[in-house]
Amino acid sequence: MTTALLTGTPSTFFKGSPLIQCITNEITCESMANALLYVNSKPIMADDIREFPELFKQIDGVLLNLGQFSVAREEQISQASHYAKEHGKPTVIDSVGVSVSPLRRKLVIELLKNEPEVVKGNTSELRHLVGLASLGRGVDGHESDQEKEALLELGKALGQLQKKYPKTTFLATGKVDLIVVEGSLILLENGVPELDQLTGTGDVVGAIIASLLAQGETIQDSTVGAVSYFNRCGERAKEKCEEPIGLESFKYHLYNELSTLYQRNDWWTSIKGVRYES
Ligand SMILES: Nc1ncnc2c1ncn2[C@@H]1O[C@H](COP(=O)(O)OP(=O)(O)OP(=O)(O)O)[C@@H](O)[C@H]1O
Ligand SMILES: Cc1ncsc1CCO
Ligand SMILES: [Mg+2]
Repeated sequence: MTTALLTGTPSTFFKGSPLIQCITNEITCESMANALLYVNSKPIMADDIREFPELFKQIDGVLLNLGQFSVAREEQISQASHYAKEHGKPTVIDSVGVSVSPLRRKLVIELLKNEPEVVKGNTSELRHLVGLASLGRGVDGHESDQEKEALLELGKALGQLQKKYPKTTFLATGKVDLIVVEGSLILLENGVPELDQLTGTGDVVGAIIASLLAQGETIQDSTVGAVSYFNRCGERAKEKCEEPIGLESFKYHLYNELSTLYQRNDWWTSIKGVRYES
């Protein structure tokens, strides 16, 4: 099954040391910077647009996260997307809180024109993005949006959106993660519910996707690889916790796993999922 999910050699994942420019939110910024360092990448969170002409020549990948929206942040994200396109730097857009106001959705639709490699969000966020009913609240997804029927409905709608933006892969995260890549649909099934109870888990997954893209992995391998790696870390962290699970202990083990699991040459053998051809 893993051969269908990953097209390249997972032993090369996380072996480069790419410089990742992240425009993100203050809530999870430090977790994201640490997570990138833990997987052998270099984070930079530089958001002054006056630096962009020089900076975008130096970086290897870009993560643009809408979590804390503002007039300034909107301009930073738009400019970063423009420079990423100009310099050919792989880009991930995280549509955090896209249902909060029409401003965020408008920006994501605008950014799609620059052909980012990946647009992600939780399942509720991506349902809102494509115009389906969504029960997400703030930046959090809702369980009902993750039920099988809702997920398949989302898969179809994202397939339609991809016809308009064929270069972009879409990732909706949740209990089951859904990826729409080159017209095909992938469902991933690793992870534990505790991942939904820590802030910034989706944000970190976005940054790890950017890191793998920046190391030259394909879009499919970067997306499947980042989600599955992170979720395997979650599974292993939970095994190390005593019941009842304290979320601070879980977080401690999760970030330890992030910094160590990739050094084992078999971490990918436990990836669970399926790919349906278009
Ligand atoms: N119930 C669950 N069971 C298994 N894995 C989960 C579950 N919920 C989330 N995950 C995993 O946790 C990670 C984050 O997904 P989630 O959908 O919670 O992101 P998010 O809402 O964008 O997070 P945040 O906004 O806090 O950054 C993904 O890798 C996802 O697969
Ligand atoms: C809680 C929160 N609010 C805006 S961004 C963020 C972190 C999760 O993305
Ligand atoms: Mg999110």
